[in-house]
Amino acid sequence: MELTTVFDYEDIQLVPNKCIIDSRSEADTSVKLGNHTFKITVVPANMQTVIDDALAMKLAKSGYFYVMHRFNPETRLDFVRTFHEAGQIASISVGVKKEEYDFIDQLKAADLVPEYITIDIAHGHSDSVIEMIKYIKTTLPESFVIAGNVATPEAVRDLENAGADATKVGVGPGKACITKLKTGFGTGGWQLAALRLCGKAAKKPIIADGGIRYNGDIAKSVRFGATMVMIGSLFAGHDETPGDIVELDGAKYKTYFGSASQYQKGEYKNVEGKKLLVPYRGLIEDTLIEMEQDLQSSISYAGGRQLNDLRYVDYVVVKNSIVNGDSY
Ligand SMILES: NC(=O)C1=CN([C@@H]2O[C@H](COP(=O)(O)OP(=O)(O)OC[C@H]3O[C@@H](n4cnc5c(N)ncnc54)[C@H](OP(=O)(O)O)[C@@H]3O)[C@@H](O)[C@H]2O)C=CC1
Ligand SMILES: Nc1nc2c(ncn2[C@@H]2O[C@H](COP(=O)(O)O)[C@@H](O)[C@H]2O)c(=O)[nH]1
Repeated sequence: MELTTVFDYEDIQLVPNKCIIDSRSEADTSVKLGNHTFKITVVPANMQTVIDDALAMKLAKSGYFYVMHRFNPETRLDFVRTFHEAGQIASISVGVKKEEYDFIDQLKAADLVPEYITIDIAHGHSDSVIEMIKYIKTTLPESFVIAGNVATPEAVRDLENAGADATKVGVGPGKACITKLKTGFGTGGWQLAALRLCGKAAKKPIIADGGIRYNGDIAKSVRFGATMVMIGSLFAGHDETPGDIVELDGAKYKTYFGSASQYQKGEYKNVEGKKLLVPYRGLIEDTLIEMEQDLQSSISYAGGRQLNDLRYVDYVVVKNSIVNGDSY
């Protein structure tokens, strides 16, 4: 595949349509994924510096979608049980190694069926993911399977054909990501264009993953085909996200590291992620409310009433830069 014209979030602006509502509060930001409807089209990344059990419970109880990370594998069975006992949906992540198949078997044996299972590996267009999709859909057919991460329409089609209920698009656009620099591959710098291509091929929902720097990027993601938008760095700096507050020259920060960083892996092997400080942002609830309000404004500029109305707006390319500020 050869692509000639690409763009990213900062290169695009959406074109307003005549407003048809009297107040932004009339705009409906809710989104359906699988059998459940969530308040907004945003999900915190399934990373260890973004989400833990307590935040997952808070999000679930407040009507937000969440995906728990897979880096405390021994607690996942109890996690699902606890959430179901509390009357909440269970949304977990798995990898593709042998022990993950055993884990799926354990869920089945315990009659614990997570509502959502995300297969979370770097290069999701692979036989290992296709096999895991098929295994989960055979063993736990009621679970909604999100598979990723991928970068191409062909990958979206292959994972959908294997049985994935949704695919996650984004290889390398993340703030803590160095995949582009280490391997030369990915959607870093053209994530929005990749989303557009994948969105055209998809018959099932797409989750845009990585590269969101401003709230307006959420609306742009929806315009280009996303049902849900996964965000790491913008969520990592809150009171409820894991880790301590760090003070530096009078300013407050929290630590954010990549899931393929040496801090996550415990060794420097196949490292494709880095650690950085992100500004401390207070309560996550305030950020979620701001995102909802900004999305309501976006819907009003689209001349619509619902999230889906964003999909039909015109857009312009305001510059053509693929520099996205990545550095070691
Ligand atoms: N969205 C993104 O752009 C990226 C996200 N990540 C995140 O980092 C975490 C770790 O990811 P990952 O390393 O995949 O997970 P794992 O370390 O669990 O690897 C999963 C399996 O896939 C194999 N594998 C991984 N990458 C490749 C590859 N390029 N070619 C062939 N086999 C491969 C691994 O074997 P082996 O280790 O022996 O190769 C392992 O068996 C995940 O949470 C992932 O989402 C990482 C990079 C990019
Ligand atoms: N290439 C890598 N990508 C990673 C790593 N850890 C997580 N991620 C991806 O980033 C997004 C979050 O992006 P952000 O721009 O919102 O911060 C996350 O959901 C993963 O897909 C990593 O180590 N390397």
